[in-house]
Amino acid sequence: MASLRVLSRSQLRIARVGLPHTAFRCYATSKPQTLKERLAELIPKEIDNVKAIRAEHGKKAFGQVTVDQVYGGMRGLPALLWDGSVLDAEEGIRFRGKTIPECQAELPKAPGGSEPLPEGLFWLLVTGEVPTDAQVKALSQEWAHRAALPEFVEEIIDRCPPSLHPMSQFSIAVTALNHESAFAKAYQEGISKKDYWGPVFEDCMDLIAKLPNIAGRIYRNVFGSGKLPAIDTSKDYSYNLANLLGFGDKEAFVELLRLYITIHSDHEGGNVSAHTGKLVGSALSDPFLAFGASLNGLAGPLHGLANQEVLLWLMKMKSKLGDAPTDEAVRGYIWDTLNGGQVVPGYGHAVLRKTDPRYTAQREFALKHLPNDSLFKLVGQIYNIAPEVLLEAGKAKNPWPNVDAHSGVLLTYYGLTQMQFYTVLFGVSRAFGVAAQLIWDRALGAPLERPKSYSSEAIKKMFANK
Ligand SMILES: CC(=O)SCCNC(=O)CCNC(=O)[C@H](O)C(C)(C)COP(=O)(O)OP(=O)(O)OC[C@H]1O[C@@H](n2cnc3c(N)ncnc32)[C@H](O)[C@@H]1OP(=O)(O)O
Ligand SMILES: O=C([O-])CC(=O)C(=O)O
Repeated sequence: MASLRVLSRSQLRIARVGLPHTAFRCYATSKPQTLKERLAELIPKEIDNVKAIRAEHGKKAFGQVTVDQVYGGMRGLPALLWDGSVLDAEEGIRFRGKTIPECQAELPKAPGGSEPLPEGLFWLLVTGEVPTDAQVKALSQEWAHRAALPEFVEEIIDRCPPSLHPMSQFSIAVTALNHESAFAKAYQEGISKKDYWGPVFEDCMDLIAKLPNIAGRIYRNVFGSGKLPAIDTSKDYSYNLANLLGFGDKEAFVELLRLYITIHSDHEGGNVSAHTGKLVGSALSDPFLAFGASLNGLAGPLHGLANQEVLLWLMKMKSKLGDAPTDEAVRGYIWDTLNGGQVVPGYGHAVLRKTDPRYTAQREFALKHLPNDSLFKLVGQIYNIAPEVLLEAGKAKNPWPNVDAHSGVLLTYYGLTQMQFYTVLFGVSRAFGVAAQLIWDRALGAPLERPKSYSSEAIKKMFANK
C-alpha cells in the first residue's frame, strides 16, 4: 500500500510527534506505509472508540467478585484491558480475532516458506490488520538495522557465569537496555502525556530487534564457544535468530522458529508474563524495565519454564522406562509424578479447558517434518494417557496439554538440545505481545495499576454479621 493519504489535523500532529525525522520524510514517498505511520492514524480513532465504550458502558458491572477468587489467584476476574489477543477456554487463542490456522493462512510468509512471519504477527497485534509482504519485509529490515547491542550489555552478558540460568541472564540484559531508553530520556526531558507512545514505540522496536543478539550471545556463552555471525539485513527475524544459534542452514528449523515465535507471542493479558509487563509499564517504567519483569515471571516452572520441565520429565521417563515404554509403564510414571506431589508439566491450564491449539499447531508441524521421531511418538503416547490419569486423580480442572507439552521435542529434533535455553526462545516471542500492549497502553493513557487487597482478618470482619 503506498502511503500518500490525506490525514486529519490530529493524525498529522500525532504523526509528527511520534515519528523520527527520517521516518516522517519518507511518508510522502512510494515506500510502503510503516507500522508507526499506520499507528499514528489508528490512535486518534481508538481514543474516540474507548471514550465511546466508557460513555455507554462505563458504569455497568461484569458480575460479582467472590472471596474464593481473591484467594484463588483471581481466576476469571475481569480486570484488564488487552487488545492483541483474547483467549476462549474451549477454542484457545485468537490474535486480533484470528485463530492460529487463520494466521497461518493469512499472514505473509518468507519466499518458499509456509509458516507465518512473526513480523506480520506483530503488525497484526499492533494494528489489528494483516500487513502486505512489502510492509513485513520493511519491518524485517528495520529490526535488522536496530539489532546491535550496546557494548556494555554484551560485556554484562559475557560476565555472567555459565552456571547462571539463561533466563536470569536474559532478564539482566533486557533490564540493562533501559540505559538506552528513548522513553526514559523523553520523560526526564518533560515529554507531554499525549506523546508517550512515540518513544515507547521506538523502545519496543529496539527491544524486539535486540533480542536475537541477546539470546544468541547467552546461547554461545553458556553452551558453546561459536562465533556470533553478523545480522543479515536482507533476511527475516527468525532466520537471523536461527543463524545466531548456529542453525541458519537448516531451513526447517527456521520455519519452526517462525511458527514458534508466532504462536508463543501473546495469550491475552492475564498470564503472568503479560500482566507483569503491563503492570510494571503502568508505573511508566520504560519497555525494557517492564519486559525484564515479564521475563522474571516467564522463568517460573508453572509458566514459561514448563517447556524446560517437560523435556526434563521426558528424559527422566526415557532413562527409567527405555525408548519405547508400554502404555502401562507410562501410566505408572505419570501416577508416580502425581503421588510425589509434583505437577505433570505441559498439562493443565489456568483458563483453557481443551487441548491448546498451540499444541495442535506444533503437532501438525511435527507430523509434516518429523513423523517418525521417537520423542515425538512418546509425546503422542502421553497425550493418550495423561488426560485420563489427571481426570482420575480428580484435581486438575483441565487435563489436556498446553503449548509447553510439545515445543521442546521439536527443538530437540533439530539439535537444540539444551533445555535450559528453551524459555529464552519463549521470551523472545512473548516480547511481541507485551510490546504491542505497552504501546497501546501509553497511547490510550492507561493509568497506574493499583487494585485493592484485603487481609484475611478484614475479609472475616466484612462478613461477620452477614
Ligand atoms: C505457557 C504456560 O504458562 S502454560 C502452563 C505451563 N505450566 C505447566 O504446564 C505446569 C503444569 N500445570 C499446572 O501446574 C497447572 O495446570 C497450571 C499452573 C498451568 C494452572 O493452574 P491452576 O489454574 O491452579 O489449575 P487448576 O485449577 O486445574 O488446579 C487445581 C489443582 O490441580 C492441580 N493441577 C493442575 N494441573 C496439574 C498438572 N498438570 N499436574 C498435576 N496437578 C495439576 C493444581 O496443582 C491444583 O492442585 P492443589 O489444589 O493441590 O493446589
Ligand atoms: O495463559 C496463561 O495463563 C499461560 C499461557 O498459556 C501463556 O501465557 O502463554
